[in-house]
Amino acid sequence: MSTEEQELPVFTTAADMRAWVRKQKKSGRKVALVPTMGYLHEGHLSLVKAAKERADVVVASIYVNPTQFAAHEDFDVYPRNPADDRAKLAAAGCHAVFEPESLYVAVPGASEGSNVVGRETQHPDSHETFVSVERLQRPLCGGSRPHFFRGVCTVVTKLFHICEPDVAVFGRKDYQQWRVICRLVRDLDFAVEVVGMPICREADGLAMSSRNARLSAESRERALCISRGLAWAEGAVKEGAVSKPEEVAAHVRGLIEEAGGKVDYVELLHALNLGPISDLTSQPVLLAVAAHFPARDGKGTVRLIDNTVLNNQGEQQ
Ligand SMILES: Nc1ncnc2c1ncn2[C@@H]1O[C@H](COP(=O)(O)OP(=O)(O)OP(=O)(O)O)[C@@H](O)[C@H]1O
Ligand SMILES: CC(C)(CO)[C@@H](O)C(=O)[O-]
Ligand code: BAL
Repeated sequence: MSTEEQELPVFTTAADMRAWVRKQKKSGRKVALVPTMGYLHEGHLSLVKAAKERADVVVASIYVNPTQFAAHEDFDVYPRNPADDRAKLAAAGCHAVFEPESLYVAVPGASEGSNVVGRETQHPDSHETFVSVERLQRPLCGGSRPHFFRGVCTVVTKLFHICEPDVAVFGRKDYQQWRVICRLVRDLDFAVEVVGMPICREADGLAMSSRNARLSAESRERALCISRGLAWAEGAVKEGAVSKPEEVAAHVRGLIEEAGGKVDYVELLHALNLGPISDLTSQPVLLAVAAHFPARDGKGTVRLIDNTVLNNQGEQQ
């Protein structure tokens, strides 16, 4: 057993994780789960802090889930540093880590990363059960990553079954994901309270993200156009300087393109139901952005997401 494991239990199988959680619950403890893909930063640790405020024990999961990546995406180069993650979680006062090697049935001869969308059912013993939130998963990230939310909902469902949390904490950087999971929990009657926490930013405004580590120094600087665009929109809407969603989207898109980013989407949607909107004042408005910037290692691009809620009337759920 390593030093970290003595201080912070690290479970690698569903059975061991579940047994630990059940023991906690039997002792009357409330359990919170913070699902992550690792390479932890202060944004993740803010979720652990929020979880500690809402439960007696906190489990963080670290798992780069292959089913939410398409074959052409960055599964293989996704940043990973489990030893550092465990040290950060221990320092943050987390109580256990769930770090499974795989959450899918092992198919003979197939690597974990090859168990991605479109390939699962090719082997008769493959994983073939998936969870989808039909409408909410369609816009934004669901448009450019059509496989994505099916993978997220499936793995979150598995994590909920294994960790049996009373509370699960997510970040609003992945705003649509938070909304989708709230709907999943409501529709499938999970006894889990879902909490969405605010976006943590670097001092210069860039939303913290594990993928930031893959940006070149120049891309890191250029990527500030995203948070600057969001801040511009917040100011412009507050002052009444813009009235149409299309105006806001066009301006933010222009800022990103000017900075050399490749826009995936800049969209304004109803912040609660992610439906279309025609004005900026009669409902809270989600302004969501996804854009690509060149990677540090010359290996393709890094896709960053960020968002803000305009005309926010304090409604979050
Ligand atoms: N800057 C942030 N502020 C608050 N929560 C965050 C932030 N970044 C990530 N999270 C939340 O942490 C949880 C785990 O996310 P994940 O491990 O994918 O990290 P990430 O930084 O979003 O990585 P990626 O670079 O893949 O977007 C999610 O609920 C996510 O919304
Ligand atoms: C929720 C999640 C851990 C599922 O793999 C992932 O999508 C993430 O890190 O946001
Ligand atoms: N939080 C990001 C998950 C993903 O991009 O796969």
